[in-house]
This record gives sequence, structure tokens and C-alpha cells, in this order.
Amino acid sequence: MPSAASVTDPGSSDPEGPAKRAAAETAAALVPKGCLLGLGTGSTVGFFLPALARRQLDCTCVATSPATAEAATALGLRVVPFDDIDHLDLAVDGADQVAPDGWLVKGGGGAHTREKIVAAAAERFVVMVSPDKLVAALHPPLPLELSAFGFAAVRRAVGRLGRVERRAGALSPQGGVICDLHVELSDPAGLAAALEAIPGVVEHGLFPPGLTSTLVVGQPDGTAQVVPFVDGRPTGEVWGALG
Ligand SMILES: O=C[C@H](O)[C@H](O)[C@H](O)COP(=O)(O)O
Repeated sequence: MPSAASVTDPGSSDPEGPAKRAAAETAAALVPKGCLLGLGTGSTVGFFLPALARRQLDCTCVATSPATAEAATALGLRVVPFDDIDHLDLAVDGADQVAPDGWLVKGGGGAHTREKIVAAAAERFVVMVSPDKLVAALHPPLPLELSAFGFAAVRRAVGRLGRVERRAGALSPQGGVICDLHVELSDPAGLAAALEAIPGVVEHGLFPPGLTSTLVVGQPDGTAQVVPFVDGRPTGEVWGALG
């Protein structure tokens, strides 16, 4: 079975590519020399990795997916097993949705379990997005990783919260089944607690406000805004254009 996660080719025809590149290049400029760095997964990370490699910062990296590990290693970045290091200074990743109250949805590529472990272990978590990822309110679907053992029972239990759709052929690197939950996301804290109470839910894609330190919003013109989070909330006005 294929792994769910990928780091897509930055040269692909993604219309958000220029904004993602701007966010990624600005985020790379925030990385300190010699740091212990967690690397996320996805197309924005695909822009971040070469920008990081060009800076020659001598960082030691932990990857959140085999695809990221492979891409980073090919660029000459040092990637080590997570258990070989005792802390992470920083983690840098993309996101699928960012709400003004600081909640994120991640896992569009099914990599959210490792991404959340790495983000939670890092002293700072920098999130890079194109403007389309800024939402007034989170919306479904919500990515899930469910246990392969007892999958039918776990799916039935999660199905009491909303419709569970299995992603065809998508397994996490640790063997979990990647699904999407079609459910109202107006109470992310309540939903996160409900999911975490179900045995066999390996991880869900709701990232709570306290995880993010800095949001970098790239624009198609190559500029980017760096938005610090204070007390779990973004301090900038980047949602203004949503109306
Ligand atoms: O599982 C995938 C990750 O959570 C990605 O970071 C997220 O889906 C954003 O991906 P992209 O940078 O491709 O928009």
C-alpha cells in the first residue's frame, strides 16, 4: 500500500505555488544556524526545503514523512531519526486551514500524526500558508488516522460523530488508515476531546492554538507577512480580506 504523505514537486502547476514559495522562503529566513529542526510534509514544505538548503545553516533535521526525509536528504540536509536527539528548537510545516482563533486543520496529505508529534516537541512551531488557507471558520472534512487493527469497530465509533470516508489506499508510515471525517467543526476543542476519547483514533488533524508560534502568509507577488501568535492567537490582520 502506498504511503499517504508526499512532498509534491515545487515546479508543479499549483496556482498557489508563488504564494507558497514566498511563505516558504520567508520561513527559511527565520531558521537559526545550527538548530535542531522538525520538517513538515506537503507542497509548501516542498518549497521550504530548497530554500533551507540554500542557506547552508548546518541544521540537524527530523522529517515527518518518508517523502520529506528523501527530499531533504537529496538536497544535502542532515536528517536523523527523531530518537537520536533530545529536543527540537523549531518545527516548520504547512497547513490546510488556519482560523482566526488559532486552530489549524492539517493532514491533507495524511501526515498529521507525525506532524503533530514533531510540532508538540518543538520549542517553536512556524506554519507557512498561502492566503487561501486562511478561513473565517474551520470547515470539513477533518483528516483522521485510525488504527488498522479493529478498523471497522473504530470507524463505527467515529461514525457516531459524522460520516467517515476512507481515503483509497492511504496508509500512514506507521500503518494507520487515513480517513476524512465529515462533521461540523464549529467546536474544535469539543470535537478533539470526543475523538481523543475513542480508542483506536490514532490522531486527528485539529491542531490547537497553543501549538503555533508564528504564521507566515505568502502572497503571489513574492512578499510574505510574519504573524506572531501570542497566548495561542495570531496578532496580525491577515484575515481582514476575508470580509
Ligand atoms: O498531511 C499533510 C500536511 O498536514 C500538510 O502540511 C498540509 O496538508 C498542507 O499541505 P500543502 O503545503 O501541500 O498545502
